[in-house]
Amino acid sequence: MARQGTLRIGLAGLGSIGVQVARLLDAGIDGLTLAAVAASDQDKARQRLEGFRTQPRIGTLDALSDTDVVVEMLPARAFADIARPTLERGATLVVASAGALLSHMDLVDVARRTGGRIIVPSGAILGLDAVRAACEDRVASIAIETRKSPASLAGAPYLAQQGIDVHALRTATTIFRGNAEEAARAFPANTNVAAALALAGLGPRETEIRVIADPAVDRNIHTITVESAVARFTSHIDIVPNPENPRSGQLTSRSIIACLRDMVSPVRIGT
Ligand SMILES: NC(=O)C1=CN([C@@H]2O[C@H](COP(=O)(O)OP(=O)(O)OC[C@H]3O[C@@H](n4cnc5c(N)ncnc54)[C@H](O)[C@@H]3O)[C@@H](O)[C@H]2O)C=CC1
Ligand SMILES: O=C([O-])CC(=O)C(=O)O
Repeated sequence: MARQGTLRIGLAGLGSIGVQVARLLDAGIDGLTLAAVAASDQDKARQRLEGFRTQPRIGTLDALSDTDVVVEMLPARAFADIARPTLERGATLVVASAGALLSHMDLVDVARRTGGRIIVPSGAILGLDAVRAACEDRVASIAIETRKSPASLAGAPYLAQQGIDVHALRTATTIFRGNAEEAARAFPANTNVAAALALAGLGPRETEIRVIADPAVDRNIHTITVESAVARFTSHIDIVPNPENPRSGQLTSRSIIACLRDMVSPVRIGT
């Protein structure tokens, strides 16, 4: 268990987000210890962690079983493999694959029963604090537009199902309109932002999303529009994609670190 005042952090996945989170933790944050890392290729993981000041345990998902907080940064299909055991033992789960959580909402009951916690950081989205505040009153609509380059959308199951070749597009094209629940199935690696927005606000079926493939952009761009009784607002963010995995942007690892910092900081800023 935790040494007094120190949370032992376990990382599930050492891909484009996981490796950044590992580096930022190893740089040193008072009260947080990088205790264990789960990777599918453990030799590669060892290479990636070479030169770290502290060497965490490296293994399969089981290696995370005595950590206080598990940060899930896996492909959506592997989400439940770490989410369920972590919550069953009453630990805290920080979720990157927010879209995958939408089809495992029974985990909320598991957390309630065991005293575990599910924390969804803002990730690649801007304005969840205001969305949550607005939802304390009447909200008429919440919508998100996600605009990405073909390289950042390639590989999504929906594209194959619909026979859409995003690399052949010459102009910005709306390739999907639906709600956050439908989007999570259609674009499991591209619409976690819509899922987080849905969980913060009106729920997956009432959160509208439009996905645009735009060959002219080199950022992952998300625009949220909220109409509510207490405020009308729009948030807009252009995120630099990760070179290793352009579907994911470079803000999410930093959002996870800010979220972990909140767990041990005496001061908390924002909703
Ligand atoms: N919440 C948000 O705003 C955002 C969420 N994401 C999501 O975060 C997740 C992680 O993203 P990336 O790091 O870019 O993905 P990635 O594909 O680069 O990394 C995932 C890693 O998990 C590893 N992995 C797969 N199965 C495993 C297992 N059973 N045990 C241990 N490791 C395993 C893979 O080998 C890979 O290294 C994805 O689901 C992505 O869609 C991405 C961007 C923003
Ligand atoms: O923009 C990003 O970094 C990733 C993204 O759209 C998502 O996962 O929803």
